[in-house]
This record gives sequence, C-alpha cells and structure tokens, in this order.
Amino acid sequence: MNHLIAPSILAADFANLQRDLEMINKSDADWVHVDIMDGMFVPNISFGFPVVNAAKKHATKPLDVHLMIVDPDRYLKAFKDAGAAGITVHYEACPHLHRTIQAIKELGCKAGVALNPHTPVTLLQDIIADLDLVLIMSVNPGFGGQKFIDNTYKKLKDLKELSRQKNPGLFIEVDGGVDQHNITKLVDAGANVLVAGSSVFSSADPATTIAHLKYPEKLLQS
Ligand SMILES: O=C(CO)[C@H](O)[C@H](O)COP(=O)(O)O
Ligand SMILES: [Co+2]
Repeated sequence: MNHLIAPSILAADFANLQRDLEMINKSDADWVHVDIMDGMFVPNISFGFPVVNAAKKHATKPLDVHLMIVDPDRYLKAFKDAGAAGITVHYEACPHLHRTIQAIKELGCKAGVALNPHTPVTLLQDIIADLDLVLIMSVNPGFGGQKFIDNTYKKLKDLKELSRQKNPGLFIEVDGGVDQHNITKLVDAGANVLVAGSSVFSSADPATTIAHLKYPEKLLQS
C-alpha cells in the first residue's frame, strides 16, 4: 500500500486551528494526528477534549489520537465521543494492555500501541495479532521538534518482520522528527503511516511539504 501521511496538529497554530485543519483537508494528508499529553506520563501538557472536539468539527480526515497519558482506560470513551477514529495507547502506560485494546475496539475505534524508543518490538509478540496499529516513537515522547533517533530504522525492520508473521495488515506508524530527508528510508524500513509536525508546520508552504512527504519520488524527479 501507499504510505499514509498524518500531520500532527501539536505543531499547528492553535489560534488558527480551523485554518490549519482546512489546509490539511485540502492537502494530500490522510489522517490528522492528535497528541494528548498529561504532564505525568510525559513532562508536557498539550490539550484535552475541547480541542479534540474542535478539531473533529473542522477536519474531514480521520483523527488519529495518540494518548501520552497514564491509565488511559479512564478516558477511552471520552476520546471516542470527542471524535477519535483511532486511539493509540503507550505500552509503558498499560499494565493490562490486552484489556485496554479490547476496550478501544469495543468502542469501534482502531486500536494502536505506541513504543517508547527504549521499548523493544519483541514485547508485542503476544498482542500484535489483536492490533490495528503500532506506533514507533522516533523521539522521546512529550515534545515536537526533537532530533530523530537513528535506532528507529532497526525497530521498524523488526516490527515489519513480526507483522509479516502475525499481522500483515498492520499499520506501522513512525512519530517524531519525520521530514523530507528521512521519509524514503523510513518507508523502505517498513513504515506505512508517517506522522509529521514541525517539518510540515514550520515550512513556508505546509500543503506542498505534505505533498512532498506523500510523493517523495516526485521531489527526486523535479
Ligand atoms: O507524539 C509526538 C511527540 O511526543 C508528536 O506526534 C511528534 O513529536 C511530532 O512532532 P515532530 O514531527 O515535530 O517531531
Ligand atoms: Co504523536
């Protein structure tokens, strides 16, 4: 399949969120990535339900909600009601991950698990068949605009192999420091959903940057 692009609104201009979502609507983006941070699981607080509701009101593409929060089970239904199409929880935040994944699916959302940079892919062996998506963090979660961690390529290859054996339809998402320079190598390593925050929103023309991320081969030809 062609890879999907999920711009992260963490890097959008919150005072002009409607404008930035309308840009995403008209662009080659596939999903809208929504980062929820609680100041506990990660050392930063982003935004909560009113902003997700507002995003849902203006976005025409599915909301891909990335929960960087402790004990996410408390809020799954609230995020579904706010407009989430997919909910991704962190492996490191879920002692009863199987139960959490079933709860997300029962809500009718796509279910994902995110791995911090130090968490090995092998820990997913007994849950991967139940998942729609695995998110490989390529920075330490909590902030946009950080430097990409090179070990990500190896983790993507490990995950691609595990998914080939146990769940060939898996969405393999990579999140953090994705830009026009590393996108082709990330797709070659196995990523099929690419999150991009700063590289999109700090560029002069965000819609064109999204097009370059979606079709990097056209950039090489031009
Ligand atoms: O989950 C995240 C941070 O924890 C963000 O999705 C990620 O950092 C995207 O931002 P950037 O592309 O600027 O690195
Ligand atoms: Co994210």
